Amino acid sequence: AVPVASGDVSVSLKHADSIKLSDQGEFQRILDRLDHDRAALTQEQTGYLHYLQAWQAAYRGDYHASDAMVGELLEKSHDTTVLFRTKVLKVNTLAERSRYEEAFQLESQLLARLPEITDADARGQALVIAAYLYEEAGQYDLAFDYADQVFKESPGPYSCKAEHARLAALYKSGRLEGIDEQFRKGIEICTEAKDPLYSNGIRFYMASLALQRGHAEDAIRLLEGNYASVTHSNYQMLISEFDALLAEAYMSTGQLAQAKRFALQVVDQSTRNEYAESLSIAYRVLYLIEKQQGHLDKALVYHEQYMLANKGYLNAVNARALAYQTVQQQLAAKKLQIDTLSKQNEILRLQQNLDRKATENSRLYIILLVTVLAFIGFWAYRIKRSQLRFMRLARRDGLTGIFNRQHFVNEAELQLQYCRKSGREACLVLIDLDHFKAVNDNYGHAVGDRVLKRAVAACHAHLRSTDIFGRLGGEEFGIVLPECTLEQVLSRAERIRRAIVEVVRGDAVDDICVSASFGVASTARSGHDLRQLLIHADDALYQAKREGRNRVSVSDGRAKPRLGTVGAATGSVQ
Ligand SMILES: Nc1nc2c(ncn2[C@@H]2O[C@H](COP(=O)(O)OP(=O)(O)OP(=O)(O)O)[C@@H](O)[C@H]2O)c(=O)[nH]1
Repeated sequence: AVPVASGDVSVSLKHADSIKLSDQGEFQRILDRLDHDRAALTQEQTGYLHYLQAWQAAYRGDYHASDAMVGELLEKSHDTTVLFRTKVLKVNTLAERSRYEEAFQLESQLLARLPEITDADARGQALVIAAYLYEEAGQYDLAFDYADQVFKESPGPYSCKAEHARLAALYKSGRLEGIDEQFRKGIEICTEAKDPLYSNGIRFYMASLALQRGHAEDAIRLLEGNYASVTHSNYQMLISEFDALLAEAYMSTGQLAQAKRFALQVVDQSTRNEYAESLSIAYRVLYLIEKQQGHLDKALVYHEQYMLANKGYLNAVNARALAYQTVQQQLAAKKLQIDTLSKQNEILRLQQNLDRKATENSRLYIILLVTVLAFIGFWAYRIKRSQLRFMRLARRDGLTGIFNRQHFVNEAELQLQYCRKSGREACLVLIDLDHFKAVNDNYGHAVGDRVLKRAVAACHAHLRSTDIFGRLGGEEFGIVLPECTLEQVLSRAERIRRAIVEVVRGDAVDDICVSASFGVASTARSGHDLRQLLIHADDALYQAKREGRNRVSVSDGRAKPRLGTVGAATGSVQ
C-alpha cells in the first residue's frame, strides 16, 4: 500500500467524520483504508480513528465492540476533544440500551465541563445529545433550551440534529400549532445539511401526525416515498419505526397483507430493542389482523406479546423520566453536600483567622506586659539606686566619705548594745587635729581639706572591718573598736597618731606640720553607754591637749570638771 501523508490522514478523518451519517459506504471505506495504514498515523490521528470506529460499532448496534473501544480510548487518550466526544458517544450508547441513569449522570458531567470545550463538533454533539436525552425524559423545555443553544453557537452541521430533537419534543409534548410548517423547515435544514437520516426522522413524526389526524393515505405516501432512503441508512431503529407506522397505516386503510408484512419486519428486527414503541405497535397490528381474520389462537399469542412489549415500552418511558429525576436529585444532593462542605470550610477558615488573631492579640498582650514590667523594673531599679545613693549620702560625710556624726552614733550604739549583751569589751577613741585653725589660716581651706582627707586615710589604714569610724565635727573623729582591750587600743591609737604625723608631713605643701590628740575610753571603765563613753573619751582628749597635744590619753572612767571642751563629741549624742 502507498503510505499516507499525515496531512491527508487528518483531512480524511475529518471528511469521514462529516459523512458518517450521510454516506455510510464511503465512511466505511475511509476507515478501512486508514486502519490498514494505521502504523503511519500519529498518536492523535490514531485516537481520532478509534473514536470513529467506536462510533461505527455503536451505530451498527455492536455495543460490545463499541464499549471496548470506548473504554480503551477513555483510558489511553490524552486528547481532550477525543476524550470528550468519546464520552458523548458513551452517553448515546447508554441511552440506546436504556441505561438512562448512567447516561444522565455522564451527560451532567459533560455539560458541567462544556465551558472548557472549544471544539465545535464536541460542543455540538454534547448539546444535541442533551436535547435528545431531555426530550426522551419528557423534559421538553430543557430539550428546547439545548436545541436553541446549538442554533446559536453552531448553525452548521448540528442544526439539523438539534432541529430534529426540537421537533420530536414539540410533537411529543402536543404543541402542534404551526407544526406542519416547522416540519417542512426542519426537512429543509436537514436536506441542506445532507443528513437524510434526520430528514426521515422528521418525516416519521409528520407521518405519525397524519395518521393521528386520520390521514392514513398521506402517512403511507410519505413513508413509502422515503422508505428506500431509510433502509439505505442502515439505522435499524428508524427502519423499525417506519415499518411499524406503515403497518399501522396500512391496517387502518384495510390493506392487511401490507400491514402484516411491515409488522412482521419489525418483529424480525426486534432483538436489539425489545422495549421500543415500534415493537409494541407491530404486535398490536398483528394481534388485530389475526383477530379480524378469525385466527383467535394467533391473535391471543400476539396480544400477549403486545401486552408485554407495550408494558416494556411504557416501563422504559417511565424509567427515562425516573432516571432523569434520580440524577437531578443526586446532583442536588451533591450540590448541597458541596455547599455544606464549603460552608464548613468557610467556618473553619474564619475560626482559623480568629485563632490567629487571638494568638496575635495574646502575643501583643505579652509584649505589652513585658514592656510594662521592664519599664516598672527599670524605674524600680533607678528609684532603688537613687534611694541607695541618698541613703549613702545621708550616712556619709561629704568630704572624707566616712560615717557622718549621726550615722556614727547609730552604729556605735548598736555595736555597744551588742557588746553589752554578749559581755564583750569595746573602746572609744576620739581624735582631734591639733591647731588645725592655723593650717587653714596659713595654707588656705583647700589645703585644710586635703589634710583632713589624708588624716582619715591614715586612720583607715589601721582599722579593722568591724571598727566604726566617723567624723564627729570639723577636725574631730571618733572610732568604736569592739572586742578590743585597752592595751590593744592604746597601741593602735599610738600607731594611728604616728601615721597622721607621717602622712601629713608627706604632703606637697612645705613645712606643714599636723598632729592629732587622742582621748580613749573603755567599756571596762566607763560602761557600755555611748554618752558616758563620749564624755570620758572627751575628758581624756582634753587632757591630751592640755598636756601638750600629739599624744594619747586614757580616761580612768571618772568625769573631770573643766572649763570647756575641746571637741563636739559629747554634744553629738543628743
Ligand atoms: N579646711 C577645713 N577647716 C575646717 C573644717 N571644719 C572645721 N574647720 C576648721 O577647723 C578649725 C578648728 O579650730 P579650733 O576649734 O580653734 O581648734 P584648733 O585650731 O585645731 O586648735 P586645738 O584644737 O586647740 O589644737 C577652725 O578654724 C575651723 O574653721 C573643714 O571641713 N575644712
